[in-house]
Amino acid sequence: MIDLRFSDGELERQRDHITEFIREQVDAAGADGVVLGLSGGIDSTLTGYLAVEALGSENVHGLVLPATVSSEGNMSDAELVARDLEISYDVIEIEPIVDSLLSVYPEAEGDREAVGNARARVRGVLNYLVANHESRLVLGTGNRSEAAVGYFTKYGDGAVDCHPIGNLYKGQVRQLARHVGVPEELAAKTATAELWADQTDEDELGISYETLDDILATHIDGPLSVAATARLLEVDEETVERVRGMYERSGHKRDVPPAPDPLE
Ligand SMILES: NC(=O)c1ccc[n+]([C@@H]2O[C@H](COP(=O)([O-])OP(=O)(O)OC[C@H]3O[C@@H](n4cnc5c(N)ncnc54)[C@H](O)[C@@H]3O)[C@@H](O)[C@H]2O)c1
Ligand SMILES: Nc1ncnc2c1ncn2[C@@H]1O[C@H](COP(=O)(O)O)[C@@H](O)[C@H]1O
Ligand SMILES: O=P(O)(O)OP(=O)(O)O
Repeated sequence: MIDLRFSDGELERQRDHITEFIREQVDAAGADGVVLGLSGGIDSTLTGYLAVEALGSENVHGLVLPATVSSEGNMSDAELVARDLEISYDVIEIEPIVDSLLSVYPEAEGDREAVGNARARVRGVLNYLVANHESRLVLGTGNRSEAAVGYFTKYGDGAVDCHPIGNLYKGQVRQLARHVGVPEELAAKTATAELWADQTDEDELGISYETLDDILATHIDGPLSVAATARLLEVDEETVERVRGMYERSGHKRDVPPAPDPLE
């Protein structure tokens, strides 16, 4: 394993860099603040903390959007974060909206992935409903590890105006969260997309974030070959190849959708 942790000085620089980024994005758009979805997880919690540092609590609007598969613990943590940050927030149940989609397209009923992704997309629609109405930007909460392997719903939680913590690997998200004062229970929480019951990121991805971060830093974002990465990290070459495969197959999620070149 390699040590991707920041020094204290680097943590402060990251904090300043990200809060400055949020202010610049809002100023450049002439927006009146930001909206973000709060799930009780560490990514949205850290993003909320940094947004309040950047803009002040009056300029941050949280949305807590429970589905039937959301755990009560996560939803109460999400509300706790909003209250601790003293931001305005709404709690909106999304399942009736998902049900109305299935009532017009019942063929997808029981399709765990399609319905799970529809939940993420319904949340995206609600984020933009509020953002349009209040002249705000939608803050994304995705990190560098999720983006690299496409572990997000295209046009769901991926439908945002900017990604303030998109430069941080998952382990670094936890480290910065602790540094800015996020309570330890949240900083140490198991990551879950909660698109269906009992889902966890590491189970679904089939790899720990520790190993994923190391492979991304060494091989995908770094210069080492598959074999050298496997030797350095003491993992199988197949594991490195699998991460490379997830990275390559998910390129379409990170790119602007293509169109044919104009004909001369
Ligand atoms: N951060 C999180 O914790 C989080 C949040 C939401 C979703 N997720 C996870 O993300 C995953 C989302 O599922 P998904 O990736 O199957 O669904 P998706 O809808 O995000 O992406 C699949 C869709 O992308 C398009 N597509 C596929 N291949 C393409 C290609 N080569 N070129 C262009 N378009 C292409 C198709 O429309 C396809 O239906 C799930 O594993 C889910 O659990 C994680
Ligand atoms: N229940 C939720 N309420 C509000 N926002 C949510 C909820 N679940 C997810 N989100 C948003 O989507 C991203 C990604 O979610 P994962 O839990 O990582 O799938 C999350 O950070 C929230 O902004
Ligand atoms: O995106 P979040 O806030 O739900 O965090 P996690 O993915 O760690 O659950």
